[in-house]
Amino acid sequence: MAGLNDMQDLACRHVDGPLLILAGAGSGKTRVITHRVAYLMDEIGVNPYNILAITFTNKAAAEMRDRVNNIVGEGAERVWVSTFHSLCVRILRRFSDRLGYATNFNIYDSDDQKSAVKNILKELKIDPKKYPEKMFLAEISNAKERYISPDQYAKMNATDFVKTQTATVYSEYMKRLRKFNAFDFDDLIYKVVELFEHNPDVLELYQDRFRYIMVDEYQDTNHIQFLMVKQLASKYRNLCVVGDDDQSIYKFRGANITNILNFEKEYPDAKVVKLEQNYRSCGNILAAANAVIKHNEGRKDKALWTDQGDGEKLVFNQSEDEYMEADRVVNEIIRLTANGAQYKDIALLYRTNAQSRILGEKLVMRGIPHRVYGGQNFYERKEIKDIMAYLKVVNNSTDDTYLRRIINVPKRGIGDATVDKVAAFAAANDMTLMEAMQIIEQVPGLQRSVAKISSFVELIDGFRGIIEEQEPLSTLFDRILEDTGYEDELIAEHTDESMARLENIDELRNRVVQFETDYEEATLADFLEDIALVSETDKMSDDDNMVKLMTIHGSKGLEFPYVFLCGMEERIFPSAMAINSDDEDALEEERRLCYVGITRAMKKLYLSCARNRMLHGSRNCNDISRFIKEIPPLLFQNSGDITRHVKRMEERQFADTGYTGNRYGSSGQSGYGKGSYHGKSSQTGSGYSSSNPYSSYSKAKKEPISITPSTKPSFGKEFTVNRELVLDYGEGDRVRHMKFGNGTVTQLVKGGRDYEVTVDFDRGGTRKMFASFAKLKRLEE
Ligand SMILES: Nc1ncnc2c1ncn2[C@@H]1O[C@H](COP(=O)(O)OP(=O)(O)OP(=O)(O)O)[C@@H](O)[C@H]1O
Ligand SMILES: [Mg+2]
Repeated sequence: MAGLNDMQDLACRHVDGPLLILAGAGSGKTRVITHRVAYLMDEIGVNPYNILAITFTNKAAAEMRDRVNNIVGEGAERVWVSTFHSLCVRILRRFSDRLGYATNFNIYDSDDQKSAVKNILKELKIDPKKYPEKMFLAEISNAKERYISPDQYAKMNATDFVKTQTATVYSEYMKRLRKFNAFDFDDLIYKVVELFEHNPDVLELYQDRFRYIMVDEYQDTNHIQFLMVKQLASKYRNLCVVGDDDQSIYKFRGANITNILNFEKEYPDAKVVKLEQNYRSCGNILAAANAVIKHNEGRKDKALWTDQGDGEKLVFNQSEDEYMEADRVVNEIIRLTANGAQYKDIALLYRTNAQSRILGEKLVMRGIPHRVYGGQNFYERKEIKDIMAYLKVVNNSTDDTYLRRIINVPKRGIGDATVDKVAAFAAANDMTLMEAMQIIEQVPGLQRSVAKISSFVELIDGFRGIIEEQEPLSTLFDRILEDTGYEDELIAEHTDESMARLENIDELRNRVVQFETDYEEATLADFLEDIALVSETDKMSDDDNMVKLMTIHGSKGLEFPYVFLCGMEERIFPSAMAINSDDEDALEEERRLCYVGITRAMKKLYLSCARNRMLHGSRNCNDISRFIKEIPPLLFQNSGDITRHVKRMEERQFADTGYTGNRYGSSGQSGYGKGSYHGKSSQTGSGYSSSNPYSSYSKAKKEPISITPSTKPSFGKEFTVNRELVLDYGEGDRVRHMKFGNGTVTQLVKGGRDYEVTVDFDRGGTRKMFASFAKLKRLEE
């Protein structure tokens, strides 16, 4: 029991009866679970076979098993450490026949689920354009999480039209899955609860097996998981749950914080242990976490302390845009590692997966080994691959793979059998698939598909026309999204997942727009090549000493010496959706997420944001995140900066309301075009917002604030003239751009193939471009 404090020790030694460990981040909850497993085995003589430890993710399960192995060695492999889902699969593999399923059942992934519902909608003659499959699936999943059967669902929703329809779909869906001997993800737990409910002998078998049950991250369990744990524990009541109400961050997935808050009601004899000493983070980081979470109402008050000393102060940086933010982060990583830090000690955390794109690219450019966790590599995501496949087909249609990928995406009634027939014809006549499609009337045996294929060919020809007329790439991009119906389909779905896909597509669009800005004569082929290079180098060796990139959600339970929380801006974090939500808890959930993010850091925490950022295809100025403002300025290394930033933003907000005679200018575009796409997405009600509460940042930049030497932007320090080779200008020089007019070079960075030059234009806007494309002329002023 070495290495535990008194409270932790007490919790470990509690053997019989319910136990709740309610404690803040980094206080050793997970450590208590692992030590308790060891204690039960080594000291009490419990058979490891009788111990069950449930974790939230497979990664956490693997880590816990490692930790237990380290403590007890022999026998630890017989402890059942698993997630809810894998536990349930094992139970069902043994007993699903009791539910009328064979034990060799299949598990449906979301694509399988979707096609099942699609078929049902067809049979029921429900129009999926009006009522998308995903809407039904989301509702069905919700019902299952609450352990509501199709029959109950129908009874509960007899008056609402859409819901009665959903009830029918739900019922048909379950019949279908049973016919095909399949479970979906939610079923795995639902069906085990059902199994236990109707088969007391099976339940008792598992109760006897799992005499000691431990659940980590209990605050993020949902109702059905609660029910299952309750069933399993009801005989011996040796249930130990650990969690932190301040870290409940999965409400959108049905997690029910009341599971932890009501534990004492459910088990009145429960022993409750609170842990308040934090062993993870230094004092300054902890103080920041405490200060932020304090702003949430309706929480159990607890404050963490540490005896580690204050440690290093926090660092906050506001950069001009997201590229500069990423540059700064990368520069700091280089500095840290030059001073002895390992890459694996560093984590970059962000609110949404889309933010990983620029950070990842900058790391690639500077040759820093890293891995993006959670979600796929940006360019491996389905929606990104789909849109890229369209672009590739428009660019060059000889590769059948991409054509096959999109020919029926979104669905346009061209099935595999048809494509195979055309492909056979093409092969026999030594043509590409596209060539055969262009003479589709000559392909035998297609009947009604002929018309469908012709209109698809027309669609692609239309896109080619855009390129031939030398319209901007972003126009082509938008037309693809619109004319194919790809975007509309996602908007109609209106699920968390489809919104995330839209966000990713938006992020790809940002990339297109930026590319256009950087390379005036950008062609589609150039763009495709550029992306191919990034995604190739992205797939690097499997060395573990890598910088880790993940969402804050994905970082739950983990810890890293150096943490960068990126994109700390209003409407990014907290998200626009939370800010605009009617649900008061939405903002509090964001704040809990921020608390999770801050408390991942052990030694040093960096917080950063961008003054303006490309979002949904247009540049917007976002205020510094409210969470930054909730952290006392004294905790920052650069506290002067913080106070100044906050004051400035408040002044500007004030100025915008018109009270101070509009010192900073009142309106205006920041010099970046606003796409129509932007306005359109906001109609989905997804919380995208096009309004920019602040005046043009470029005007605001001219405000007469005095900058002391220590707070000068980095490029201001050394306006060194960097003249090399073809460049006849350097940092600090005045230049002229054909399209954007006159400006000042603020930064010149040597990239892989070119120089990246940043220019502050007089008309407003800072642009980054590649020197060879920008064709800047030096002005003799
Ligand atoms: N008594 C202790 N002495 C020394 N180190 C400890 C002690 N208790 C915990 N730690 C260390 O503190 C860190 C945080 O512990 P742990 O991950 O168990 O916390 P947690 O409460 O589960 O955190 P989270 O809420 O983030 O899941 C770990 O590195 C752990 O090894
Ligand atoms: Mg933990």
